[in-house]
Amino acid sequence: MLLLITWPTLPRVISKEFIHLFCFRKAINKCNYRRNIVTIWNCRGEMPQEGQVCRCPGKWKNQLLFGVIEKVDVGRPLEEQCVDVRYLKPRHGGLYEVDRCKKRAWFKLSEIKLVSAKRLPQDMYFVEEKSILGNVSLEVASITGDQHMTEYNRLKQNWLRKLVVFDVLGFSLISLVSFRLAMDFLLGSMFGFVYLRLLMDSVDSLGKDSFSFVRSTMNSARLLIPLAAICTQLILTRSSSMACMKNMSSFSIWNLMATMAGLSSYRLPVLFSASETLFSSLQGVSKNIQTSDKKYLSTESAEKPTSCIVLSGPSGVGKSTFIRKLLHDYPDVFGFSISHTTRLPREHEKDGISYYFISKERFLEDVANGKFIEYAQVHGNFYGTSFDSVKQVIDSKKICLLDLDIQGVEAVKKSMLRATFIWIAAPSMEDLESRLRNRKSENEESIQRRLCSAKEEILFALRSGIFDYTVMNDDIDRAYEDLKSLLRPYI
Ligand SMILES: Nc1ncnc2c1ncn2[C@@H]1O[C@H](COP(=O)(O)OP(=O)(O)OP(=O)(O)O)[C@@H](O)[C@H]1O
Repeated sequence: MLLLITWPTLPRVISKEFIHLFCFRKAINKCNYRRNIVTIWNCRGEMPQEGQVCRCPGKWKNQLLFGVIEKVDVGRPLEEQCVDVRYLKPRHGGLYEVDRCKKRAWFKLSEIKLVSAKRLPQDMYFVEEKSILGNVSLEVASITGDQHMTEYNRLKQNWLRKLVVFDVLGFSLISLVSFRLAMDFLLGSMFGFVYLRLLMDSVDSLGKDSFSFVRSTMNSARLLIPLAAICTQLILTRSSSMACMKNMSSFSIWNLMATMAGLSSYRLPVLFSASETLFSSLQGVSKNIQTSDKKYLSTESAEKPTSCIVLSGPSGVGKSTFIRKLLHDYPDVFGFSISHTTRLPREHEKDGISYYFISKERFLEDVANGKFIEYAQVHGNFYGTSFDSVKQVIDSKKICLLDLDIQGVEAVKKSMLRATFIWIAAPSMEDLESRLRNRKSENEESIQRRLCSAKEEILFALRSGIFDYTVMNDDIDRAYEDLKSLLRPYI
């Protein structure tokens, strides 16, 4: 009966979960720039010299410090070449001094990145600002990647743990009715477990193997594992009936169903999480939706975990470009809340389409009347996202895309809105500057002001861990693909 009820939804849930796991893992791969950093650093290919300053990992995870190279050991194979580094501690304004309290450390060449620095008397160094900020966005990505990795591993362990509990429970319950059926269930659940491990291993191998290879393996496994379960069942039944000198009629449809139920039991943790979410949302406990486990485990929350997608990043990084593309490609899925601003319209901008352009007095009056979810003063102008315009988008059954600066992100985080926060990272400050210049929408003063804020914003994003995902916008098409793969559950 249970099988009959769940059967129509099972294939959907199975394929959905695979897709979620796949997208999730893909997102991890995309976000996990640690390997990329190593590659990028290696690609620059400079051979370190003694006395040069480099960035190197600190004692703690994700901690990056500056150090001065004391000894270079390159007389070995490439992957074993390493350097002896003495750490530098910051003084102020880009000034660093040799940290005598910290022990020296050996690093592989791939773990360090040479930075430009000027040596000053008394073991002091002046590290150029672009060395500090140039790769910050990559570091953000690396941290985000690690967070996803932890969540992914937790999801895997949770799933396997819950599966064992469900199987033991199922076995005990069925054995109350018939021990033979319980053994059939156990047989099926063993095959289910193998399938689940295969699913997880294949998702793990996505970084190495191609998607089509993984997909074909999984498709064949989906067919072969139930077949193998049925064959084993038949063989066991036959041998046991022969041993008992009985005929094959001892095998019934119930045995087969018990095996199939055992085989499908690997889905139970997911179904259980889905019902958990449903139950909690019925009770109005939707605040907990933010917890990472539910976000990835529950099909319910993965379907519509969010009513807003917040894109944030330094000015000129490409937020509006992505939003325009998403709105163009998925007009039925996403909507854009039109913000209010007190700045003057740019050449191509129209009132009520790009922004609601209002006066400063009117804006402040609306603020006083609590009409804004968030508002901020950026580069001397006020920008605000009104409750009404976001609600309009959500009411039209669309996910609201928001382009917010850091202050806006913090405000939305504090609000009741269920939002997913994505940081759009730029490859370097030079790229940001050239994009702002090429856009030809700002004067020199405004460009400088934006670049100045960008540095603070990047450092904030790096430290705060406020963002759920990071997308590196070095190549616009590839970055858009990355963004879409993050948003795949919704599109
Ligand atoms: N990967 C990229 N490579 C080169 N140019 C890009 C890339 N992504 C976006 N751009 C260009 O950079 C400029 C700035 O992009 P956009 O206006 O989308 O930035 P923004 O983050 O919305 O800026 P602001 O916050 O100031 O509105 C645009 O001219 C856009 O075409």
